[in-house]
This record gives sequence, structure tokens and C-alpha cells, in this order.
Amino acid sequence: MNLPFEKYQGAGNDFIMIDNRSGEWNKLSVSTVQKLCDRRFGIGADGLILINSIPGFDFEVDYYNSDGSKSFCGNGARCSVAFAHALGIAKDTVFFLAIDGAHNAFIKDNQVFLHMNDVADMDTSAKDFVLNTGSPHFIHFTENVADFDIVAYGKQIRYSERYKQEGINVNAIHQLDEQSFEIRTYERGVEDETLSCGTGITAAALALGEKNNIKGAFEYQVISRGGSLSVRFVRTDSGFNNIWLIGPAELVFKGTVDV
Ligand SMILES: N[C@H](CCC[C@H](N)C(=O)O)C(=O)O
Repeated sequence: MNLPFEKYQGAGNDFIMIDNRSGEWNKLSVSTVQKLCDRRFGIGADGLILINSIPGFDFEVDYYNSDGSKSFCGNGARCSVAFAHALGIAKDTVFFLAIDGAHNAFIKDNQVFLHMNDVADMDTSAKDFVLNTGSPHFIHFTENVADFDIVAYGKQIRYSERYKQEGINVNAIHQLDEQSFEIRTYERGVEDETLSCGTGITAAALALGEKNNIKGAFEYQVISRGGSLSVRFVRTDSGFNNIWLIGPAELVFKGTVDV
């Protein structure tokens, strides 16, 4: 069967987008997702996203990592908003459902603003912080991300006794100044470094906000290998709310593929 798709990227985190509002592709198998995401034998992507119809929402974002596992994907959600806008589904603000719950989002000045869910829990008991921003993240603070072996370190953490069952995304971050940091990420389910990771960037911003004891509203500018994004949040005594992940999401090409 001929499957129409659109390839999007958000700060270098790239996705195969499929308009599945008809439900025609509900039976896409894990092995087909893996094959389509393969960078040699398929289209090539960090993940694949089905845009589904669902009552009570503008659409549903059904995200698959390139290994076929499911999770919440911040950059994928942002690309979904841009795709939905191009399809004419979305109005100014969209309301969609993802695996971690409901989200609002809008597009302004070619940037997608994605409202992330509140975060109340963060494990700060060790030098590395651990939290969940829709997907689980391990935050390692370092002085130099450029020379950091994020793949070796990421695999070591992700396949450790503590994390090997569920897996975890591993981020190395270096604060540049009061309002900016750089980041590299090893992603669970891609099992490699990605050029940027939206939930990772968000987790890193909240971890830095905690480490720096930020109070109230704040914004970090974030430098990833795939481009710049920003994260806004409000830190209160009970955690973080009003969290926004902001960045680009662009169409790369359209095509059809035989599945
Ligand atoms: N690999 C992640 C999901 C995608 C995260 C990333 N692409 C993002 O933008 O949030 C996981 O399995 O938890």
C-alpha cells in the first residue's frame, strides 16, 4: 500500500509524520515503524508520528521512537502542531492528546510554543538529577559538552541495573551564563545521540532552575546540536508549572512509501 508522509524536523530531531485521521494506518506494525525510520533502508528518522482523530481534542499525537517503542516526544509534538497547522486542522491554539496527557500549543513568529505538563517530582539526592517531563530524563552537569562522549555515557546509564528495564534518556548539560546552557542527549528508543530532545531540554531547564534555586518565572535559552530552543517555567514551593517549550518545527520534504 502507498503511504503518504511528510518529513519534519524540530531543531534537528526528525520525524515521519502521517495523517491518520481516517484510521487507515492504525495497523502499522512495529517492524514497519522500525523499517521506515531506518536511515539506510527506509526514510530515516528519530521517530514516527501518527496524527489521529479523537473526540474532544483537535487531534491525537501517537509517537513511536525509531525502535518502535512509545513515549512522549516534545519536539515531535511541536512538529505535530506545525503539521496539523499545514493540514488546516489547527486554528490559532490547538488542544491535543499525547501519551502523557492533554497539551495546548500555538505558533507565533515561526516558533511553536508547546505547553508541557507540570512537574512536581525531581530526584536531587545525587549529583545527577532525575525527573520526568513526559518521558524520563537523567541530567548530568558537566563543564564541557562539546568533548563529552554522550553515547558511551548514555548507554552506561541507560543500560545500568537501575534503568535497564524501563530505559531513560541521558542529558549532559553545561551552564553558559545566568540564562543559557548547552546540552547533548542520548535518547532511549533511538539508542543514540539526537541533535536535540524537547523533553530533555525541558528537563534540563527545570533541573538547572532547581540547582540555581530559581524562584518564580524564568526562561532559559538552550543551545542544542540541532539548533536553539527556549524553556519558560514558574518554580514554586510545590514544583514547576507554566512550562513552555519553544522552538522551530519545519517541513523537510513530502513523499509516499510502499508499506
Ligand atoms: N526517546 C524519548 C522520546 C522522545 C523524546 C525526544 N525526541 C523529545 O523531543 O522529547 C523516550 O523514549 O523517552
